[in-house]
Amino acid sequence: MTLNVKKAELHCHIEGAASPALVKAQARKYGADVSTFIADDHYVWSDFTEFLAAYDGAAALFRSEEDYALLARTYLEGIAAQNAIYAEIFVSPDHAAAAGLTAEAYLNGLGEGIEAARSATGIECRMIIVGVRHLGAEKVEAAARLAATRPHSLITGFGMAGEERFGRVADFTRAFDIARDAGLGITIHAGELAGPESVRDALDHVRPSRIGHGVRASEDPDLVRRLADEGVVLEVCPGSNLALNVYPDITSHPFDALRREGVKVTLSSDDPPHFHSSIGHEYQLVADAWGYSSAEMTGFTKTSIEAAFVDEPTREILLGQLG
Ligand SMILES: Nc1ncnc2[nH]cnc12
Ligand SMILES: [Zn+2]
Repeated sequence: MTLNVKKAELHCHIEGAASPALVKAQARKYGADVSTFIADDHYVWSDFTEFLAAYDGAAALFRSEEDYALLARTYLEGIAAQNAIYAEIFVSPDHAAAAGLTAEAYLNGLGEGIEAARSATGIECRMIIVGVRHLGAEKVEAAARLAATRPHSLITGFGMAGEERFGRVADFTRAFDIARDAGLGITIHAGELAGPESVRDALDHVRPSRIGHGVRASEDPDLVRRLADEGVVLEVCPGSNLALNVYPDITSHPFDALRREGVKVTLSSDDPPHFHSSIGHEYQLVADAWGYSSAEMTGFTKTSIEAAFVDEPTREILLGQLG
């Protein structure tokens, strides 16, 4: 049982954390129809493109500061009950804008939810602004410029999500330069659906300290060695990878092989209700597959906290909670 293991996740898209029940409640509030992407109490999609459409459909139903406060609070209190002590959420001002919400209202709402969850449970959370790759380099650069102004005190990182097979990483270098120059932590989705060349491009053009997923780097031994040598941390989301059919089952998943090669691996849920994942589920999944001890499981949490985009005093407090 891994319930007692203290946990942390570095990779969860806040719009992707909205449960079908919550989205249905939002749909009732705004008189909207969700039948194209929710049936009964589950999301309906059959490939990555349809998943992104379901994600966008859910996001469109969060339209006010209070909607986002409720979403952040619900997600964080849920994972605190699984013994999570820290989380980073990907926040997407482009999704807020598409729902008619200013970046200020969006981030303030999320910030209120984060503070409420912290008061109720003690969980710490920081926000990573993401640009959406398939919206193009100009939009991603605009997201980076916004992030660089530090529009909220809990914004500590910048990243890029969306369709990895769109464009070339080199097209987005300037966005990441802007964010890095502003002192933000850098992460990028790569090696989720696209192969090792996508991870290599990300390392060469973006110089991230962390990579979202990165699991397909496992197909290239030289690249695995490079990740280990450079200490790049992978935000591994095994349940997401299984749901999207990147691997047929957990025993085929490279999490343990990467760990044995010396790559720093961490565990996250990605978009929990879409992938039937959660931080608690991910810890249990890998523990069942590879028989890790509690100390090894706590080691994954330690790696997450060491790689977190958080101030040093808070990092020390979090590390102290691991005992
Ligand atoms: N798993 C994922 N990959 C890329 N972009 C995303 N946006 C939300 N979830 C995502
Ligand atoms: Zn992701």
